[in-house]
Amino acid sequence: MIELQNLEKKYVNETSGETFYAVKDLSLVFPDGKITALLGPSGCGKTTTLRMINRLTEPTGGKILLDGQDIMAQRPEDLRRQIGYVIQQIGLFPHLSVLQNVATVPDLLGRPKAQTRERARELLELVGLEPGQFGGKHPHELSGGQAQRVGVARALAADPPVLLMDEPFGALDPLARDKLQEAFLDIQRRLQKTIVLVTHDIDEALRLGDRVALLNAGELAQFGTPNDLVRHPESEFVRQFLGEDALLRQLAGLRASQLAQPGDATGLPQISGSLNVRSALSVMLGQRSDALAVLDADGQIEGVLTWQALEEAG
Ligand SMILES: Nc1ncnc2c1ncn2[C@@H]1O[C@H](COP(=O)(O)OP(=O)(O)OP(=O)(O)O)[C@@H](O)[C@H]1O
Repeated sequence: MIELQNLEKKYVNETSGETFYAVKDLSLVFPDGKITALLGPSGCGKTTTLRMINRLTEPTGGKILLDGQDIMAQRPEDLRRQIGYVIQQIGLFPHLSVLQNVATVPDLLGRPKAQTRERARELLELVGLEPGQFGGKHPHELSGGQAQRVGVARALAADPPVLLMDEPFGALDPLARDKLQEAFLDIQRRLQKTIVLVTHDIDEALRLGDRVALLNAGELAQFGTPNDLVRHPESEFVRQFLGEDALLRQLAGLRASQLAQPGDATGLPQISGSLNVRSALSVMLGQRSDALAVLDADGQIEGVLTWQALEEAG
């Protein structure tokens, strides 16, 4: 668990000499095994907050606890070993192949080579890159989207419990973005990392975030589930930032697993939990069934999606 306690970062504006807060009095808990999206307009302090968690930026006030330990009491190198970091300009090593890039951190940590190579291949497959085709390529031979996929695989390769991601899907076109988000959710359902994801994209935050922390000018505007924010905005800022059609857009982006409930799934048509609600609805209509069995990433039944649950969500 990552806990921010009254976190603060002040800067001095070099021209005016005035002090301003990039982050102010920010208290938040990022729950274990969940994705928390840090959302907000440009300049609201998302990246600064993220970078304070792995000590790339030092706070001017407040505290950050990782599993109850003050991160300032840990050596930055030790801290960063537990924390994967994915940024948009991922900085792959240009002289190393894709496979070597993914294996860098486990290699540095002295993990057995054969095991690391095998895992690197698996991870490439997970992010949708065929290892045989891409493993031997060098970064300059990749498209921006492919390079980002390698970045995600590389961050996962060291198997850190915590992953910080700064606009990891930012440079992708909408289709590639949608696919990588889908793959990422599938991976996360298996790995259950504690993830902090910076994004300025509302739909991405609502789709990927188990929780969303919306920031406004360095301060927390609202923290809750996507549902909380969309249905119960606590201020005019939240309502306006999310937009009038937030509810409809959120529904379109919801995954079947988010609406599945415990129940008897015997004999029901089966769908993957990562399917979005709109597609689940067409399966229901196509199969003339008012309920579907929802499967998890391992193909096990995780619940039942009913027509009623869909109606209530809408
Ligand atoms: N090293 C720095 N020195 C001075 N000001 C800074 C520094 N880094 C960030 N800031 C300022 O702090 C504020 C928050 O910046 P930050 O990068 O955290 O915002 P953000 O929400 O991530 O924005 P974006 O979505 O545009 O990346 C901005 O006003 C920015 O100009």
